[in-house]
Amino acid sequence: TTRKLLSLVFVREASKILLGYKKRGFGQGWWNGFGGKVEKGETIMQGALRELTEESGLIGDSLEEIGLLTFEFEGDPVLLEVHVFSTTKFSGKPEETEEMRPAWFDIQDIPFKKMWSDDVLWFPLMLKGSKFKGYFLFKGLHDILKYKLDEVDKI
Ligand SMILES: CN1CCN(c2cc(NC3CC3)nc(N)n2)CC1
Repeated sequence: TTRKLLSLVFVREASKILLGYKKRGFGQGWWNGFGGKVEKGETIMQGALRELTEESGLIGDSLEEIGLLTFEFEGDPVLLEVHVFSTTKFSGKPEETEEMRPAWFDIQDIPFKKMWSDDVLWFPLMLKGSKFKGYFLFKGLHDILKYKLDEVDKI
């Protein structure tokens, strides 16, 4: 099996979370954290910080790894290994980029209907401050055939 390393960063401030509307590419039309492929020669953390700045204009520091999500798509041998990070420490103002239109959401009003269908399952763990590990088997881009999701002490 081939694993593709990806990052996903959430910026928090009080009761708000920063999400980006994906304007093109994988996940287009949906809200999500900021992230992308981890390039050769960079750590996952470095890749996460790079993508955060490229996609939102924010400069993050001291990201905390809070989750590890593995996604399989029926019929596709490539597994997506998404390393999820969170931070409350950042500088700059969120700005629209080619990829993303950022907006602050209250954690009570997360637009799950316009997000990947796994998000509604693990966001509550993130929001309550848990660390988590999950595996999701997708059929197409919307349907989850099966999943496993556990809270963990350490990623
Ligand atoms: C670079 N991005 C970052 C995050 N990402 C995903 C994936 C995902 N579900 C998987 C079925 C696709 N769910 C969230 N929330 N993010 C994949 C690609």
